[in-house]
Amino acid sequence: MRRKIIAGNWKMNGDGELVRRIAERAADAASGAELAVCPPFPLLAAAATQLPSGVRLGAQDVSEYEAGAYTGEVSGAMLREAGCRYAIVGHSERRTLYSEDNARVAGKYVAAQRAGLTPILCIGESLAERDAERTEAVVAEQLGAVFEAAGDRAFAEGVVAYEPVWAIGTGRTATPEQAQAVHAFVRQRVAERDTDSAEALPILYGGSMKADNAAELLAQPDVDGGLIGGASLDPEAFLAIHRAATEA
Ligand SMILES: O=C(CO)COP(=O)(O)O
Repeated sequence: MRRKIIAGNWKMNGDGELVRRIAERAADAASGAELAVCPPFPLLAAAATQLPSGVRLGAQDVSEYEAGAYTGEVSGAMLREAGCRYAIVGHSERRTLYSEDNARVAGKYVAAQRAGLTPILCIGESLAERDAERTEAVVAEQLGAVFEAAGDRAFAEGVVAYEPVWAIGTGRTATPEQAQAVHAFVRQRVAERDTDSAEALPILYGGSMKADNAAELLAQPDVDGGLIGGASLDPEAFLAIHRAATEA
C-alpha cells in the first residue's frame, strides 16, 4: 500500500494567525493519511514549532545551489534545518512566471534530495497542450529531465504532483478519469526505469481539489493524495480533504 499524502501549498498567502489555526485543528490529523503544510519561507519556523509532530512541513521552492552568492535563494540544507521534510519543485507558477525550465527544475529536484528533503515534483500540461493532445508528451518530457539529472532511480525518494495548469485556481477540476489516465501514464514511465520506485511513488493530484470533489479523485487507483492550493487556506476544508484521503 502506497502512503497517501495531503499537502497544502499556501503559495504567497497566510500569516502567523493561519499557522496557529491550522496547528490547532491538525492535532487529530496526525493519524491516517499523511498531512503536510507548505507555507511561505518566513512562516516555516512558526509552523515547525506549532504544528503537531505528525504533520510534515514543506517548502514551496528550493535553490539548485548549495550555498553562495545567490541573493534571494534558500538552500536545501537551510530548509532541513528549518524542519522541512518536503520541497515543492517546478510548480507551474514558477515555470511560467519565473521562467523555470525543465533543466532548472531537475537541478532543484536533485538539490532537494542531496539535502535530505523529499522533492515534490510538479508536472502538468497547459490547456493548449491538452487541446493539442500533447499531455503525455509534455509530462514525459518533464519526467525525462529529472531522470537525466538524477538517474533511473530518481523517484525512489520523491513525490510527483500532477497539476494540469488549466485546473489550477480555476475551479475547473480534472475529472477523476482524466486524472487517473495521466497518473497511470506517469507511473508507467517511472516503471520503465525502475519498477520498485514506480510501485511506491506517491502521485498527488493538484488543481481545484476541494472538500466536495476530493473523495472521487482519491478513489482512483493511481491518485495517492492531493496538492491543495486555495482550499488549504481554510483549515476546515483542508482537514475535510485529509479525512477523505484517510477514508479512501
Ligand atoms: O497549484 C495548486 C497546488 O500547488 C492547486 O491550486 P488550487 O487548489 O488553488 O487550484
